[in-house]
Amino acid sequence: MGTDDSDRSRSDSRTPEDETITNTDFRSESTESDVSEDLPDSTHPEDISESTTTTEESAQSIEDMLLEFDDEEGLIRDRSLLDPNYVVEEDRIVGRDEQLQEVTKMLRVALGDNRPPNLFLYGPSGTGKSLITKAVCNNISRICDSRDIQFGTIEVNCQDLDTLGVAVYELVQQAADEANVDIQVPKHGVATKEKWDELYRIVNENFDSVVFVLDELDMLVGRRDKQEPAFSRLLYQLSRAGANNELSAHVSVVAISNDTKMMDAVGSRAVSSFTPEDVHFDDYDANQLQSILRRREDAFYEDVVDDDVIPLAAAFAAQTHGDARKAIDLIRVAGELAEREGDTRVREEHVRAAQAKVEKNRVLEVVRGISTQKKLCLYATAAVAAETDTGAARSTTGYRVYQFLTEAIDADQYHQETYVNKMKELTTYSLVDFERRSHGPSSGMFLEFQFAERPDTILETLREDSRLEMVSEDEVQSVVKAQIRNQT
Ligand SMILES: Nc1ncnc2c1ncn2[C@@H]1O[C@H](COP(=O)(O)OP(=O)(O)OP(=O)(O)O)[C@@H](O)[C@H]1O
Repeated sequence: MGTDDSDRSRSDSRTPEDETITNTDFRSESTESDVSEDLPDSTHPEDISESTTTTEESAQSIEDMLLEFDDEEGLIRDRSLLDPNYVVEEDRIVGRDEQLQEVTKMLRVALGDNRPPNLFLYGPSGTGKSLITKAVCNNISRICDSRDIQFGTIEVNCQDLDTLGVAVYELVQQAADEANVDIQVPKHGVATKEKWDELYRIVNENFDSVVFVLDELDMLVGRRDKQEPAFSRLLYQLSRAGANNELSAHVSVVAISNDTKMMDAVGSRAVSSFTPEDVHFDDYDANQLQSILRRREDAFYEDVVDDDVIPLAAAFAAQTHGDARKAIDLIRVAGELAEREGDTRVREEHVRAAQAKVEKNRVLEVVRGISTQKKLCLYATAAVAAETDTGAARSTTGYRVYQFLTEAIDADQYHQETYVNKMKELTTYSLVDFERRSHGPSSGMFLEFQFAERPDTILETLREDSRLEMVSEDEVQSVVKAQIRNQT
């Protein structure tokens, strides 16, 4: 039986377990042969002058090419409108009136001499949580400027922060940037307490009111040997400092998460000091996504986007859970593909090509960093989801297919509980989600997994792993079908 790999990070793609059962891995788009073909062979002296001329020639032609592109108009006029981090003007925000109103009402307290409440914004990715927070904070900041109130927004994305100490230092950096001051503690080799003190110093010396925005907070798990997850300790410290006198400025903490159950994992002492107001963000439907895209159509030059481009991009993005980031990405990538092909218009075919590329990249990003055991669990579950009408896969059925796969490639086989845990861990990548279900009062519980991308794309990407490629697709499919028939 293999060891549990539950605390491997996304970037930690090589594990002993991987090494024993995987011999090739997912490849990036450029292959070794691409590179070697381009290398000049200059090992002989007589080759040198020739290779110099070649370099000069190619430098010349690069310059020509650059100037040529300079002359070309392209199709995209304003790339910032297609950048997911760009905070668009209010009139481009669609379908979030309720959330906009709620967040504004709660945070506007910062305009007076009071502490705004803490907030917990939750919902699937790309549903406007960060956008609404930033838009409201930008407006508050503008009004505060005119009233001579020192207001600051200190925002961190917790996705790539490993420990509490790293997170606190990131807050210090963001606070220093916002206040335009220097940091007085080193990044490494000091206790986390000193970093907290530095954060309090910067905030107290520079602001009357501060909103801390902790995006993707549930990703800040921290070290496994700690009883309480790092996000819980961060919430506790920040909200306690706000309520006590450690921070003289008025402090509000906005926690943002895709995980609706994140607050269940927050420890009791953090809950009692954090006590947020909840704001829920639900999925966008295809019509809302179309409206969002329509208001960004001027990112392109006038009349270069075919009529069916926006409805198709919206429909693709709505297929999963209505992610506006995905919809915007699709028209950006479609536009870039059209530009690269030298086309004069963005067409439906560009959106289809963009959809394939965006989906595959997202899946690749996730599967690159996971162990082979997780790949097997994911493959088995996606294979089941690909065959059901609802696109959902039961854990009980997925486990049987997992058993078949492990036998087929002669890999370690875990118990069902471990399979379920590995699948649950994969939910942190927003690729898969689950709900608890039961067949009826007298029968047992199972989890039902649902994918955020088409299961076929996941299977196709995973098959790039040589060990999974070895297993016949038809055989997997017939095992899956037989198991689905046995479900009821
Ligand atoms: N209602 C909306 N109107 C216009 N654009 C939107 C809307 N909602 C989201 N977007 C755009 O979609 C992209 C993703 O939005 P945002 O970053 O706010 O999502 P999020 O819910 O915070 O997602 P995540 O949880 O993945 O961080 C951004 O480019 C944002 O401008």
